[in-house]
Amino acid sequence: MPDRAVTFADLSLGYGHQAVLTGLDHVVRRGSLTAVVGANGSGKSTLMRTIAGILRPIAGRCAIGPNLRLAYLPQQSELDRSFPARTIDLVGLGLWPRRGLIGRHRAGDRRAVRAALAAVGLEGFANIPLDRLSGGQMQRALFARVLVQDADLILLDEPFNAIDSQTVAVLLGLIRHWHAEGRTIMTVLHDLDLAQSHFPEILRLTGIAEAEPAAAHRGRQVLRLAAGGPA
Ligand SMILES: Nc1ncnc2c1ncn2[C@@H]1O[C@H](COP(=O)(O)OP(=O)(O)OP(=O)(O)O)[C@@H](O)[C@H]1O
Repeated sequence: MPDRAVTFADLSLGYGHQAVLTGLDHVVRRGSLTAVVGANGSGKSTLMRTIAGILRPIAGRCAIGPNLRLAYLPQQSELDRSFPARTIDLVGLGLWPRRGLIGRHRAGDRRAVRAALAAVGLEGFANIPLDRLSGGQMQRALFARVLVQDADLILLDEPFNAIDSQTVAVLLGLIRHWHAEGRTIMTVLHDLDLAQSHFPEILRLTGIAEAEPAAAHRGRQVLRLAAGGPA
């Protein structure tokens, strides 16, 4: 179906045989902007890893629309910042799906990387080593990498965790820009106010521990789509 970015069909996901969520049926429309919310441990990151193809479903199907380029930004805590690289190298990695890891960058590529650094307010940071960036600067650099990836489907896991309000405003602006360009964006958030004021669609995950009795009785968890949008 051309209007489908992601389809969950009786999807169960988790680790090994240990299910975190079961029986999910849902369609994420192309061009939609969705916040994924839920309590700690409800399975938000696990859902992102499954959509990104890092985790295989335990059962059922998680299908990405045909020919969709995907960009996945995990939580910062999952990243190794001691890697000896400069900011510009990290952002340039966004080109690898098109150029390969050792492929030559063209003049246009270098311009795209510089433009992405400028778009996130990191103009003077190209040659700064990653381990010298603050948390907010690192998140800006990671968004610049997503910008360079030019993906159709963008998955962001808690992108505003421990980030200053000025950086949140810059990154939210980028998300709005991507949405206006027709890209599909799914963002894990724990800040419900932020989700309700900036995200037109909200997926609320109810983990196994807090499943509604009727749903639990049927052995299914609840994936609620709540109406959101600017208050
Ligand atoms: N690598 C792993 N192996 C086994 N179990 C895991 C693994 N990662 C997470 N879990 C478990 O899966 C469940 C869901 O975790 P997940 O990180 O997806 O939740 P979350 O909603 O993103 O939580 P938070 O809001 O705290 O980030 C939790 O019970 C967690 O302990």
